[in-house]
Amino acid sequence: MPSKKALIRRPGPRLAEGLVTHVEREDVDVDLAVEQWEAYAQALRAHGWETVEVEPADDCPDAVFVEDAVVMFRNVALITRPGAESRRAETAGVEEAVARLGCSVNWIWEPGTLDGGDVLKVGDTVYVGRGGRTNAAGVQQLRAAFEPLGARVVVVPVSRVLHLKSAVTALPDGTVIGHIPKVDRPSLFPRFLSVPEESGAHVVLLGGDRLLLAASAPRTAELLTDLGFGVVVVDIGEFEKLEGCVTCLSVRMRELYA
Ligand SMILES: NC(=O)NCCC[C@H](N)C(=O)O
Repeated sequence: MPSKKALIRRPGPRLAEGLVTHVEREDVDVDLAVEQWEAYAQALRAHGWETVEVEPADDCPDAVFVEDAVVMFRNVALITRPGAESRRAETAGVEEAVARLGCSVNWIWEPGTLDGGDVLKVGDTVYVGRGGRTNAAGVQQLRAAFEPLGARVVVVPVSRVLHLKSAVTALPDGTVIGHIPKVDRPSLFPRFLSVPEESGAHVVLLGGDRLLLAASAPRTAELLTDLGFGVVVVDIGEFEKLEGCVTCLSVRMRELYA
């Protein structure tokens, strides 16, 4: 029986100072963000995921975006070296959490940089975005970590959004979805479906045909429902102001041995 654990990390009091790169800064309501985060975690639990909280990192405004600090492949946790220096202190707590869950641990080392948001797994294919946060050395180190485990690493340029997964994610059948104006090279993906909203490109696979999607993408929700998926909607508006999306608030772990 595969494990269904999801790492999450509670937003800290400095959330509103989180980085913004491709959007204008807007005020973030931290109390509302905490409510939204709790509802997000509840949605994971309601669909069979056991949530595991990483120790909060209250000095790190972006720590809630826990996906960026680690990439899982099978039982191996690759601790990242975030492209933004202000985010590097986030990884220590995540490393501790994955080690406690029984993962083998590997690391991205200087001069490599890699954010988990730049890594999209579709079966054994691991797409990695080379963009503002992930550099060539980071891509090489990801290959070295995961190819011996059976991954096929495919590198994809990212220039229009923060991370690869800000541009594209994948449906349960492996079809990659994205909002065309934000995708550098849709032709790199063997099956690609265009969605009508930028935030409609972000889905978390909950299991079976169920998907988690942001409330800011109602037209995409309609499209995916019409295609036969079970769409579960969460409002993550306060995190979207900081370029966060549904994927980046958790790390789903399906192949733990412990
Ligand atoms: N994987 C993600 O999409 N992470 C979002 C990170 C947002 C954060 N404000 C940052 O710029 O690093």
